[in-house]
Amino acid sequence: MALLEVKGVSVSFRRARGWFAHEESKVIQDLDLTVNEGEIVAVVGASGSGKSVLAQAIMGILPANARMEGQISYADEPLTRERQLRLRGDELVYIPQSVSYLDPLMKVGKQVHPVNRKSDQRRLSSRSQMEKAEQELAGRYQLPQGTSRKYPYELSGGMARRVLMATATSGEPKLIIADEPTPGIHPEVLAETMRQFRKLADQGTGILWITHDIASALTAANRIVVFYAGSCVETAQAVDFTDNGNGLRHPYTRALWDALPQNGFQPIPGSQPLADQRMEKGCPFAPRCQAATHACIDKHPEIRKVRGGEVRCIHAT
Ligand SMILES: Nc1ncnc2c1ncn2[C@@H]1O[C@H](COP(=O)(O)OP(=O)(O)OP(=O)(O)O)[C@@H](O)[C@H]1O
Ligand code: NI
Repeated sequence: MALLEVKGVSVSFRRARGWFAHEESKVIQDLDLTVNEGEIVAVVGASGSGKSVLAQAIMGILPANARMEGQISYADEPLTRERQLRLRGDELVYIPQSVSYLDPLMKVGKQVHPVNRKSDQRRLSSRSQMEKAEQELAGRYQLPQGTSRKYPYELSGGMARRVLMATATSGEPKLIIADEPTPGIHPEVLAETMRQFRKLADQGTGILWITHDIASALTAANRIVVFYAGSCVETAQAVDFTDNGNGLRHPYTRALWDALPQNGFQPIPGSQPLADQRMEKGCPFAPRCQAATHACIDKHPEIRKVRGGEVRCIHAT
């Protein structure tokens, strides 16, 4: 069953221009994405492609100058503001990209096991709550003894990130939106995080996992969604990323694959257009694409189903 369904979502930011005028830049354009029960969906793409903005749209925490169009549903019903508020931190868990989301004034252990999360946990005494958090942080996330009694400012960036991971995986989440949970994390802890994610997914949790790191995404994800300039250019199965990438559908996905060290590190020239430099029409990848033709410059390509995946390229077969 689809846990999360994003349909035709666009997000624009308004910015003042001069004294009286303002301009809008569209950072996500007409995005479709699904996360099913028990599935890990990785979202990969260059910096600025709109990954974190998508996470904020799902969680209902877009900044005030943002405007969203389209539909987001959770468990087959629209994810309204009221439902976002009710489910957040309970069924719907967010691991933010920035560790500054930890409450600076609350001891780490209390944040890992918030007392108000579930009714049975409400009965946990403050002491057993801290003991449980301590076990989890020291055991599962290999943090030094005593971490649960520390405040966030006493932790390094990598330690804080592990605490954030622990806050997400300690309850019984149904949907986790994890934004780049890996930088600054020790490889062993990354592997443990992946095991935790896989275990939760095997119990039915859906996970949307935003990352720069395709190689680690492939160790645990079922599907990979590739973002370019605010739209999804391809949805592929993890198995499509093998050998010379012939199973992949979009030239940008192939370029990402070829740029990995194990595939010879062959980056493509050029860079992704910024939100306010994007062309009104045509494929945003066309200026960097060796296979581009006149038709690619004329029209924004529709998303199409190709070989068990999805692609936004008129030439894909
Ligand atoms: N509050 C905001 N106001 C205006 N523009 C914003 C705001 N937040 C994000 N943007 C713009 O939206 C675009 C997408 O940003 P986003 O943070 O989603 O990128 P990302 O894919 O998560 O990048 P990264 O991999 O670096 O985290 C960027 O061009 C960014 O400048
Ligand atoms: Ni981001």
